[in-house]
Amino acid sequence: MKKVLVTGANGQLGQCLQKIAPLYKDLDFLFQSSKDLDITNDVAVELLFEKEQFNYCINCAAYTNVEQAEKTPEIAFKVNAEGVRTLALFSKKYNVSLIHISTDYVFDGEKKEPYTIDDIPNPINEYGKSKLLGEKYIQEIMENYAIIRTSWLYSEIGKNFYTTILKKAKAGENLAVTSNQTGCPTNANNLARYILELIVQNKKIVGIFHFTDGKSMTWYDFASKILLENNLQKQVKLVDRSNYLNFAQRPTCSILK
Ligand SMILES: NC(=O)C1=CN([C@@H]2O[C@H](COP(=O)(O)OP(=O)(O)OC[C@H]3O[C@@H](n4cnc5c(N)ncnc54)[C@H](OP(=O)(O)O)[C@@H]3O)[C@@H](O)[C@H]2O)C=CC1
Ligand SMILES: Cc1cn([C@H]2C[C@H](O)[C@@H](COP(=O)(O)OP(=O)(O)O[C@H]3O[C@@H](C)C(=O)[C@@H](O)[C@H]3O)O2)c(=O)[nH]c1=O
Repeated sequence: MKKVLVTGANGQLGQCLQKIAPLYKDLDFLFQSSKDLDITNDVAVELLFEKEQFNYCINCAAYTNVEQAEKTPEIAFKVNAEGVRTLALFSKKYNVSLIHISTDYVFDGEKKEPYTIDDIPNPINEYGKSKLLGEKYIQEIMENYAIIRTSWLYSEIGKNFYTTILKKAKAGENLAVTSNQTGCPTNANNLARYILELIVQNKKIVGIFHFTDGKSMTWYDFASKILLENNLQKQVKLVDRSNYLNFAQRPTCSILK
């Protein structure tokens, strides 16, 4: 039986993992929310790692508010960089394979083609910078790690672009959405399955991986798709708002391959 710790377990991806966990009878999960385990608390992390002797840690804990990270970057760096460093240090000490999730926002979006794992990151916002530093710490400290970069995660759970658009549309609000950014929406349920399959299939947990649902589009296209799939396209007016006001800059094109 492999013992698997999931941090940030009450977030979107964490809850998707919790949903499918019963299908994986050979994995013994411990799901820890931010209240159960704060990854920035090194004493608590070490105590748990020493006690439980995990085989794997899937790190779903992160600070994901891209707009707020611009205003209070120190909070983003504390979780996405220093918290990740703590997990890497104790994963190494207790021989745990670390599966960490990162983002398309580590890239600047200037490349005209999809980004591969060989492309050099150059984040343009604080969230992306904090996530990149987390990646760097893992690479410096560990050998048994997988950094899985994904993009535009959505699901029926929590606050994400999909649930925001659906909520606005159901409330009868007209929508103004930017077509100035292109990326690959990725269903968090698919990512959850991909991660657990890496473990049960005994895949080599080493290096950087890119995982998306494979179809690129703009946020505007994605909003249209959401309306169409939920049969709301006739009730709600959707307009292209390329100058949608944001605090944080986002990559123009961050397709991952
Ligand atoms: N959402 C997206 O579009 C994308 C996400 N990613 C990455 O995927 C991963 C999962 O994202 P997602 O599930 O969507 O994010 P969520 O924001 O839904 O979940 C993150 C979870 O981390 C928890 N958390 C925050 N700080 C700490 C801490 N110090 N210790 C422990 N837990 C903490 C949060 O708890 P609380 O709510 O209590 O603060 C929350 O439950 C993240 O690494 C993210 O960077 C990558 C690409 C796209
Ligand atoms: C809700 C909304 C957003 N937008 C714009 C704002 C922004 O440029 C873009 C996306 O909006 P959001 O703020 O929901 O998405 P954002 O927080 O930028 O999403 C990112 O989250 C982090 C965690 C990641 O790692 C990324 O992969 C990506 O998914 O769409 C509109 O134009 N109209 C709208 O009604």
